[in-house]
Amino acid sequence: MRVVAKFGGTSLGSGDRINRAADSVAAAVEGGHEIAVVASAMGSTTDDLLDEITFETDEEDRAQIVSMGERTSVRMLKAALSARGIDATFLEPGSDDWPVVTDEYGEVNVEETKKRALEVADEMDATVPVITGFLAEGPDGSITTLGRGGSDTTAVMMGKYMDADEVVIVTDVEGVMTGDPHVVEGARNVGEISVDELRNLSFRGAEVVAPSALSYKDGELDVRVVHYQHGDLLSGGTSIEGEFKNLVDLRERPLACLTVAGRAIRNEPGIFNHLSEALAESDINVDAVASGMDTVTFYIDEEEAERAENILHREVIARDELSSVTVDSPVAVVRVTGGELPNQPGIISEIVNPLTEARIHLNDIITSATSVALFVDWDDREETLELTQDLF
Ligand SMILES: Nc1ncnc2c1ncn2[C@@H]1O[C@H](COP(=O)(O)OP(=O)(O)O)[C@@H](O)[C@H]1O
Ligand SMILES: N[C@@H](CC(=O)OP(=O)(O)O)C(=O)O
Repeated sequence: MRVVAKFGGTSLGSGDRINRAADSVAAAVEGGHEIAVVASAMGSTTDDLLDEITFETDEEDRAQIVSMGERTSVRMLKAALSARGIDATFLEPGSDDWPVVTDEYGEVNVEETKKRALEVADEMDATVPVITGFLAEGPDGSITTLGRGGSDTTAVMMGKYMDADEVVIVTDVEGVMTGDPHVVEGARNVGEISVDELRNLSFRGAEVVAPSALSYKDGELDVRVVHYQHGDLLSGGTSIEGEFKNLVDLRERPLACLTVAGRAIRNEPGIFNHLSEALAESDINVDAVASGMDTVTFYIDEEEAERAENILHREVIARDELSSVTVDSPVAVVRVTGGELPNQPGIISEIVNPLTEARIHLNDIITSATSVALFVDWDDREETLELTQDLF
């Protein structure tokens, strides 16, 4: 099996941990597997280096300074592997066979990186490449970075471009957990999670895998997260399932939009719960929810509109703080997911401007970390879909 193993800062935080990392790589090599290692900076080295830059620097000098974290790690790991009789070579920007290159805009040069990654992979039957994560080489030979948490990106990108069977992200937790185990009690390993779920979580703070890394996950490549204490790189942890997709999708059936208004309901605990519980008890599925200052809007299948209106009306009658319920239908929803939506200043206006120019009225827009849902009149659905598809 061909495997890319990424060791995060936490799993390289000390000499002892580097020994453990080297033991696990050596065991996999001795098991007959081709292993490429991607190493992050030891512990909090990147933060520490950045904190100490207390003077004016340009991007190039900054990248040179922070690169020392990863460049130290690969030397440590290479030496620890050599001490175990494993043939290993460290690669950093500037090395002859360095694989990750960026173009003049700082974007990964896919064609060149793929070519070089395959060249590195060709040597893996004889040597273990130990690659600096996070770093890239610009067109002029300068060092650039892939952004914070970028070692995960290096690892999944290398896995994809090296035609690896699996990428293993080694960190200080058992895998992707039900919550941050350093904060919540009783967190459990989720076992499996889809790329889309994990991208949403990681864009909203779960650092366990950097979100940009998941854009490189395709259906062929297995990605797993394991604890550094586990020892065996080839089993356990959490599997990340599925493939990263760009999708612009029109819901086939019309929705109804039910809005409940009330007085200062934003200050009233439990209102949302009462309303959604009433719908759930009658088996009505809520497709989306939006809230305004003193309104809650439920989007449900249009076929259920009359039933839902009566259910919500009973709640309005029963609760003083609620004033009235109203229905608007038929409504269409076009959803944009995946893509490079997050971290793109101006992306919402890029999506909305063509609709404004086409005089399409937006009933609602609901966003998450990795998706945008556009609610428009049913008659505007095809044009909304086409205008949105044109952007991606
Ligand atoms: N749902 C979650 N599951 C697992 N870890 C999580 C989750 N949410 C946040 N984390 C945090 O992610 C950390 C691992 O990410 P990070 O510190 O970047 O590791 P590494 O140094 O290995 O790259 C864990 O120590 C944990 O505190
Ligand atoms: N060392 C870099 C890249 C990285 O991915 O780190 P880690 O794998 O430790 O999160 C950073 O801190 O941003």
